[in-house]
Amino acid sequence: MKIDRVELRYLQVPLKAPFETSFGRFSVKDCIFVSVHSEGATGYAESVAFPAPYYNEETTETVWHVLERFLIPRLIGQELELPEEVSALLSPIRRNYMAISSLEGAVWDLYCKRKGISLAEALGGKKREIDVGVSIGIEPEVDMVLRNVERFVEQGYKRMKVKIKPGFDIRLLEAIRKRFGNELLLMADANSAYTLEQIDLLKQLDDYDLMMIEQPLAHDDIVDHAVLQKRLRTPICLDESIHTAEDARKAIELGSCRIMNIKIGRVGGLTNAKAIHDLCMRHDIPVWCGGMFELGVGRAHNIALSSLPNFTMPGDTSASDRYWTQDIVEPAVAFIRPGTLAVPSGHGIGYEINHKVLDRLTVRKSIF
Ligand SMILES: O=C(O)CCC(=O)c1ccccc1C(=O)O
Ligand SMILES: [Mg+2]
Repeated sequence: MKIDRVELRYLQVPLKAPFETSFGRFSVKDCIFVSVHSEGATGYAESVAFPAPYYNEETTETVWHVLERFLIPRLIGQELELPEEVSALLSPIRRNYMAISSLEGAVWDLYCKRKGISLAEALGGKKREIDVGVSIGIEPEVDMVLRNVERFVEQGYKRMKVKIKPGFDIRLLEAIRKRFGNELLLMADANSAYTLEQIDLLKQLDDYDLMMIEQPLAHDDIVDHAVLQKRLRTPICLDESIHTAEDARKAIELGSCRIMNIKIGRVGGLTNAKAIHDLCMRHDIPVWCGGMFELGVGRAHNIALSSLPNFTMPGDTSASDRYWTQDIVEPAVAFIRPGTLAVPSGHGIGYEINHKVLDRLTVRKSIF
C-alpha cells in the first residue's frame, strides 16, 4: 500500500464531567485525529497527548508539529507491505511516541481494511470479548468518589480504579472498603505523586487488598519502584515509566513491578505495544490496557489490542458514555453485557466514523 495523503484534524470535545488526577484537572479533551488514505481506503487513529505536558513531555500541539514536519513527510509516497514497517521508518525520530503512535495506528487500520480483516485479527488477538474496568477521578470530598464508585458498580464495571494523591489516599480507600466490602476489585493510581521517603504511608496501602498500586513513584523511575516492590505485598503496576520494550525488560529484570499497564500512545504504537505484551507474557507479568480519555477511534484500537491473550486484567477501556455525550464512531462503544465489550469483527477498527459529529468537533484541519 502506498500512502497517498494524510489528513490531520485538531479536535476539542467537552468531557461530561471534569476528571482530576494527582497532576491536573481535565474538562476538555484535545486530540489530533489522523486519517491516512491509500487508493480509496482510509485508516483512522487519534492522538492521546494532553494540551499540557503534565502526564509526559508531549502536548497536542507538539504532536501536530512532529507529525507535520517529521513523520508525515517520511511516510507519504512510501510503498508499505506491513504496518510493522512504520515503526522502523519513523525510528530516526527520538521519543515523541504519542505522535508516532497516532500515525502508526492509522496505518494499521488502513492495512486491515485493505486486507479485509479486523484489527484484532491482524494483531493476533483471539479473545472475542473483554472485561472492562473504570478509572475514577479525585473529587473535593471522599463521599463524591463513593457516589461515583456506586454508579459504576451499578453499570457493571468489573474493577474500580481510584486516583489518589497525598492527603487523599488512605481515608478514601478506608471509606471504599467500609462501604463496598472486600469483594470489590479495587486498585489505586497515584500518577507519580509519592517518593520513597513516604514508604511508611505506602506500606499502609497493603491493608486494603488492592489488586495493584499504579505508578506510585516518579514518572521516569524503575529503580526506586524495585526497592518499593520488595517492601510491599500489593503488586506495583507501572504506567508512566514504560515507553519501550527495553524499558519493560529492565523493569522486569529489576523487579520494579508485577503488572504492566500498556497504553498504545505511550509506547509509540501497536507494534511496540504488542512487543511489550509478548515480553510480559514470557515473564508471567499480566498486562492490561490503559486509557487516556479516548474517543471512539482510540477506544477501538484499545479494544483490539486487549484481545491479545496476556491482557488478563480489566482495562480502562470504558464505554463511550463514560466520558462523551456523543462519540465520533457509530455505533458508540457500548457493553454487550454489563462490564463486557465485544471485540469487533468488522474490517479494521470495526467502527464507522460519524463524519457529522467529527466535523462539529474539528477546530482546525490540514491535508498533506
Ligand atoms: O478512563 C481513562 O481513559 C483512563 C483515565 C486515567 O486513568 C488517566 C487519565 C489521564 C492521564 C493518565 C491516566 C492514567 O491512567 O494514569
Ligand atoms: Mg496511570
